[in-house]
Amino acid sequence: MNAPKPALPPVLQLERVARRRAGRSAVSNLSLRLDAGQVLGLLGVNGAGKSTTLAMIAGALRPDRGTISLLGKDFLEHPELARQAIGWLPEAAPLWPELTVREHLNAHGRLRGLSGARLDQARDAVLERLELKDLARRLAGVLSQGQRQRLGLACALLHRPALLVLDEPANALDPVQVVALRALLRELAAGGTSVILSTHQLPEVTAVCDRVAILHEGMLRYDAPLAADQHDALEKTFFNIAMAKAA
Ligand SMILES: Nc1ncnc2c1ncn2[C@@H]1O[C@H](COP(=O)(O)OP(=O)(O)OP(=O)(O)O)[C@@H](O)[C@H]1O
Repeated sequence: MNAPKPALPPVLQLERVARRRAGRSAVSNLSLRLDAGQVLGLLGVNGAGKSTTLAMIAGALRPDRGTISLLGKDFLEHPELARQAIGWLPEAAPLWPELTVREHLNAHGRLRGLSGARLDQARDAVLERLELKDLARRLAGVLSQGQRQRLGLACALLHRPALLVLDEPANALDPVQVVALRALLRELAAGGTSVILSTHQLPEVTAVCDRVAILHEGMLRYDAPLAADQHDALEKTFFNIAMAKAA
């Protein structure tokens, strides 16, 4: 009889993570786990702590307390893991106006250790997948908001990270691109990529996520699997949490 395979470590695990900002608690006592191929939607009203949480996961903000591990390794002790294993799209894609779309992708690829034919292949694949081919030689400074968002996504995806961290990824996308983004995220998840995304759009969550977490006043108030037909139930849960008065 074959010995049972050892369980894989979660792609992402947060344990009792806390962070204060401007002297106030922004996130407290947050524990979350994400396995390979899961798509987790992070919901919450303005100021609930979503962006702070995603910035900590992406390594851009250090937690005051708690641990974050990536593929079973403490992420603060192995910061190089973030570069290899995470693709991050912050709330506003950080772009250099004087670089072209293609130059952005080259720069991101090199930062992630890609070069030569591997870089060319990775760059051309995301240009194609995010419908940016015709814009490859355009300066980022003259892109529309939705085009900037697609370039930000392309930069996050380029090195095929194990974990994609997306802060309101559908922002500024037109309805055609929103549908294309949904298909892209489902396709990545089917290939084993894990995704954590924050959004204010409940339909986005029901369309692409298999789990939902709701933050309120920096605390995790809900974390459960989501079936495809649960839009109304999710809306009810969200409003119950969002409208609750602080205890
Ligand atoms: N750069 C900052 N400096 C100081 N405090 C901040 C900063 N960014 C966020 N905060 C504070 O941290 C808390 C959590 O904010 P955060 O941006 O994480 O919430 P959010 O859920 O992403 O909100 P939104 O939906 O409005 O984007 C809020 O009280 C906010 O005022």
